Amino acid sequence: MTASLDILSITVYNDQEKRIEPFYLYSFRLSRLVTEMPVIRALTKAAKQALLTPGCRCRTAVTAVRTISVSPRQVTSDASFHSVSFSETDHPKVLITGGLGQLGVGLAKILRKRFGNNNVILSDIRKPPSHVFHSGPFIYSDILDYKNLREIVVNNRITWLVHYSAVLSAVGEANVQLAREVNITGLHNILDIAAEHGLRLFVPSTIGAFGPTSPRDPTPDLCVQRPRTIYGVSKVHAELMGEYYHHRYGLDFRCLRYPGIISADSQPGGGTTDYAVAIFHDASKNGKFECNLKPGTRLPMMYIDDCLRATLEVMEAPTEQLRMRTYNINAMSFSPEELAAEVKKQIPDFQITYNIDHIRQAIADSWPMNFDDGNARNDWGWKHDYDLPELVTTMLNFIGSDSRLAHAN
Ligand SMILES: NC(=O)C1=CN([C@@H]2O[C@H](COP(=O)(O)OP(=O)(O)OC[C@H]3O[C@@H](n4cnc5c(N)ncnc54)[C@H](O)[C@@H]3O)[C@@H](O)[C@H]2O)C=CC1
Ligand SMILES: CC(=O)[C@H](N)C(=O)O
Repeated sequence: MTASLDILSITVYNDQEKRIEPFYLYSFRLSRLVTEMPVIRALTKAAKQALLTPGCRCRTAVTAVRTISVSPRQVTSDASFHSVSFSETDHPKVLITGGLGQLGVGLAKILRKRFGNNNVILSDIRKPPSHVFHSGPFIYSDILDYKNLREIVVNNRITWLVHYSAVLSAVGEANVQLAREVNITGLHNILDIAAEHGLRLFVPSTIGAFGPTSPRDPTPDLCVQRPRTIYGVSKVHAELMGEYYHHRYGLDFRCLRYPGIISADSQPGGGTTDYAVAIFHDASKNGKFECNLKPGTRLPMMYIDDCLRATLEVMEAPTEQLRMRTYNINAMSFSPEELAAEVKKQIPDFQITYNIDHIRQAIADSWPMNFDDGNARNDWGWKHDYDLPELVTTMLNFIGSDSRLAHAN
């Protein structure tokens, strides 16, 4: 018998036969009910201990309830979803939204290596370049189209969702409406679909989720968050909404606050830290760079390989290791002048000049200077590999060792 996804409900009744608290858990196909009975019995026992006060003559009832299509949009106020996936042992089926940006293609590469090419679907609203299109499954997906997104998740039996779609800091300040739509309304669609289908959901946050009244050096996981950009406000909203859906509906929400990410083979999407990518291309190409931030503007930064590995590691971390659902991750902090000095070690005649972008400068001045990521290191073993010297060597080698040699002579 192949049943569709069913909710197995464990409901507790007190001695007046009044229902105390529905305790739901997503099950699996009923055809596997027999093999999973020991788990069900353990969960029922846990439910009794969790919900029943000692000496109470309450009883529990376990019933299989077929879902039609329960979404938090329609869920009754007293429901609580605690999805327990019994298919953990199988490979996840991953959907990456906003996958054609600076980070998505690289993430797809490492996830496909880990889980198999056809288990990772890249999506975006833009046309993929041919090498991306031919490297694995790609699908058009606009996160503002709730119905289409839901169909993609159902038709492809998605179990993990990595939500990369966003409008970044500087672009967002130039188009607040668009940033609000994509970063907030789009996120709501993602949360509802993830909760409805019991997905494991990763949503990245950012150093931009902090503001001028946050401690800046270092910035801990938990502190005042009053960002002054629509990007930062929308990311704090994502953190809070993701954690609410986790506690209210049992959504397996995981979130990392990324520093400025630096990559050689992909372009940034219009943020405040973009200078730290452009400098390498300009240094390699013509030995000079015009920087749009002040020389002493220090920001937390990270090489893309560390970022994507952290994302996979936190997604694979056993739930019991996650004392929190939103973590800072850190690798290094540097200013433009410190970065230029490191580049000069490899390209001695490299010259940096400054032409300040006052919008980006104001944003950078409100952001953390240093990130405290002690919780990520303690809870799930986070450790970065790339510090500033390794970053510069890797970036310059990747972008063009030949042009580096030409400048050095
Ligand atoms: N790159 C970085 O330095 C950092 C990135 N992050 C976060 O990581 C995620 C990925 O970042 P990047 O790849 O750098 O972003 P990006 O700006 O390079 O790419 C974002 C992608 O979202 C897509 N998108 C826009 N509107 C969409 C819609 N309605 N539906 C579907 N897709 C849509 C765009 O086409 C684009 O390909 C974002 O959420 C960002 O906030 C956080 C901190 C640092
Ligand atoms: C740090 C980020 O979130 C992004 N690179 C931006 O500068 O907007």
